[in-house]
Amino acid sequence: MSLLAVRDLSVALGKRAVLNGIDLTVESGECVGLIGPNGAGKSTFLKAILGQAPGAGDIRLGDAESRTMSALERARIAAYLPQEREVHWPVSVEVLVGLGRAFGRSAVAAPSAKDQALIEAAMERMAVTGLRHRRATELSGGERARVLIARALAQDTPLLLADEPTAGLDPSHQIALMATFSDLAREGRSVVACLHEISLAARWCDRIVVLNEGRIVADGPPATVLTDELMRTVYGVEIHRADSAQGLVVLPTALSETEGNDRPDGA
Ligand SMILES: Nc1ncnc2c1ncn2[C@@H]1O[C@H](COP(=O)(O)OP(=O)(O)OP(=O)(O)O)[C@@H](O)[C@H]1O
Repeated sequence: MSLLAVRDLSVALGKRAVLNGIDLTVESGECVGLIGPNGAGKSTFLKAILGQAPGAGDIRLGDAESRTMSALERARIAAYLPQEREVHWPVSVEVLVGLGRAFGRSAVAAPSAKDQALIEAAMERMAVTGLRHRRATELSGGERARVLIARALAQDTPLLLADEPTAGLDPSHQIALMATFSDLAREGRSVVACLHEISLAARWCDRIVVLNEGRIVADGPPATVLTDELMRTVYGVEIHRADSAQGLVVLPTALSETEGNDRPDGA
């Protein structure tokens, strides 16, 4: 059974049609890179899956329609890393990561032994164990990002929806995170991650889904999807593409002569 099955999803925000006729099925064991230019609709798509954006169409999470599920039912299937990385409460890192286990239990109850083991494993995976007693409001941007990813991992769900999880991470933590996603997929879980780092998506994802102007314009293995032509038409960039011992290398190198979306030079 697929973990996520989206059929003919359309979302309008205000008068703006943001997503149009999206069909996407994600099976267990897939690490999916959701890519596309700024404003393509990636974040809106993740929010719609979680019932946080209004829309028409079917969204099945596990074996139920997402919009009829309670927040607790959804939280058992999908963990979510939002794009915003703000932390407002000066709680310790350990307590913040522990909130990933707080669904369905009293806020004042101590974590069970199983919860504590999952919290420790998530902190270990994100290399934030040494920060456990620090206040979450007093971390660097990259440290805070890793703590919030650890909170999502502690939720221990079959599906992880992560919005720009690599933003703000240094190269070693970016690679470690993508390797973790790849491991999660090998364990039979699924990850859908919005990514702007095309090189990371090419190297670590089994599948790339490209959103452009609210529509899926490509879906498949990185080597098939990340072509010169796609990168030119969707992003308006030229790429260096090569096969290496570590896998596919795709590096944006220059703006194209032809038009892409919303070119930074306004052309
Ligand atoms: N609350 C809102 N009301 C109206 N339009 C919105 C709202 N939120 C987002 N949008 C618009 O919806 C479109 C898609 O936004 P979204 O945040 O999903 O894009 P994205 O692909 O995640 O972009 P980015 O890569 O910049 O994060 C954009 O044009 C954005 O301006």
